[in-house]
Amino acid sequence: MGRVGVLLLNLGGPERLEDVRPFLFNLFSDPEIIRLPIKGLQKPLAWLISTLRASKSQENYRQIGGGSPLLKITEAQATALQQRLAEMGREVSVYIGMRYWNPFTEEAIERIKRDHIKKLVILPLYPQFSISTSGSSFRVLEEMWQQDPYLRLTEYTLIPSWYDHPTYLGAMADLIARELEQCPNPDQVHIFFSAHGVPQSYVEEAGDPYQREIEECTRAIMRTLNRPNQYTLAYQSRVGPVEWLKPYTEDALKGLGEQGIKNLLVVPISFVSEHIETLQEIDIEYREVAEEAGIEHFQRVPALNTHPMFIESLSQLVVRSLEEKPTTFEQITHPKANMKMYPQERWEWGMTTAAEVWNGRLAMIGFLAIIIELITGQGPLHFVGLL
Ligand SMILES: C=CC1=C(C)c2cc3[nH]c(cc4nc(cc5[nH]c(cc1n2)c(C)c5CCC(=O)O)C(CCC(=O)O)=C4C)c(C)c3C=C
Ligand SMILES: [Fe+2]
Repeated sequence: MGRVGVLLLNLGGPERLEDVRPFLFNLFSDPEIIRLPIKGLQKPLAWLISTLRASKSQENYRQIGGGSPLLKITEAQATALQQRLAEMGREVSVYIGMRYWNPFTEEAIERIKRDHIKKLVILPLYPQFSISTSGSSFRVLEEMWQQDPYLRLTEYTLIPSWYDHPTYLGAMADLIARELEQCPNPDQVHIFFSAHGVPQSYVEEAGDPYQREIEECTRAIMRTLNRPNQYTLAYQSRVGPVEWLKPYTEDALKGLGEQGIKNLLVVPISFVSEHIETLQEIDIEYREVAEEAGIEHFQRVPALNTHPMFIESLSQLVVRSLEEKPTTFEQITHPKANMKMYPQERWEWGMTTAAEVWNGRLAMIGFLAIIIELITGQGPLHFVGLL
């Protein structure tokens, strides 16, 4: 076997406030995040949504110190994994490929080619598979493999998901147990798994296995933890007008407050690193929701980051995949073309889903009208002297 590489895939995050808008543009340009029936409208819509969302998103990044810690943590994970593999007698180079920010997946592949890697293990840092995360990165790589004759000579294997790996489950159970041990009545603490949400259409129409893998993962962590605590699973970080997986974290917190739950331990389950959705959304926004709902003690389990047992699980996954028959791009769940992302909604007054759909549509019409006016030099803005 020639030189071996491991490519760690992640989403990427803006490191400075000025990165936020272009990062959002990259994210919303991805057809696995928003799919439009007309391909040519994808970039204008991405521009519009990223421009409208940028200030809200920047404010959230400001609250966590002005940028995402995702790259620094992913670099520490890559270093720890390379060291652990070396201790196991495997000389392997570990690379990082981010989907929407630096270092991009394309740059990682260039480095892999320069280093003459002959066998590559592709390992997403998402325990559960979703077409919006691992699936999107796999699609980019699949296109590169199809277009580049040099890459086609590189042997590769994919690790689509690893939510049921015993050492990963052990690391999650260890983090939870450590937090519980600090509580006066550990058995009375309600464990609250908060997974990143995805639109329901991903699961129901596109066949995304994400919800099933999240549910199985939650049950397996509870089995590994082997404690009598009650637990709940809910989905966070909804964006846009469509229905996402339910229950929403916010509603579930309110429901638990109504049931009289006083002690809550939140476990982020779709991420292995601290990032905006743990540091800002859970620690700041959902804490407030929980306190208003009457929950008195709101604690969160830290993300795995470089937990030794987690790094051990990644190294075991790499070694196993080098020994097994390779998994190829054809074997991965691909979304169906023209997946429905913005369904028709019944009209309701107020800040509702329907209102958001119509705001989006009207903004889109306005945006197209400005483009037409800029091209033709005629229209209402010229008439009133604004252009
Ligand atoms: C609009 C659709 C989105 C889907 C679907 C989605 C799925 C998804 N995302 C993660 C993990 C991360 N998301 C991050 C940032 C982020 N994600 C979306 C939107 C969707 N995510 C947005 C708009 C953003 C930007 C932040 C914001 O404006 O709210 C990040 C990076 C965080 C950071 O620290 O910078 C991660 C990681 C998962 C696991 C997932 C589906 C399973
Ligand atoms: Fe996200």
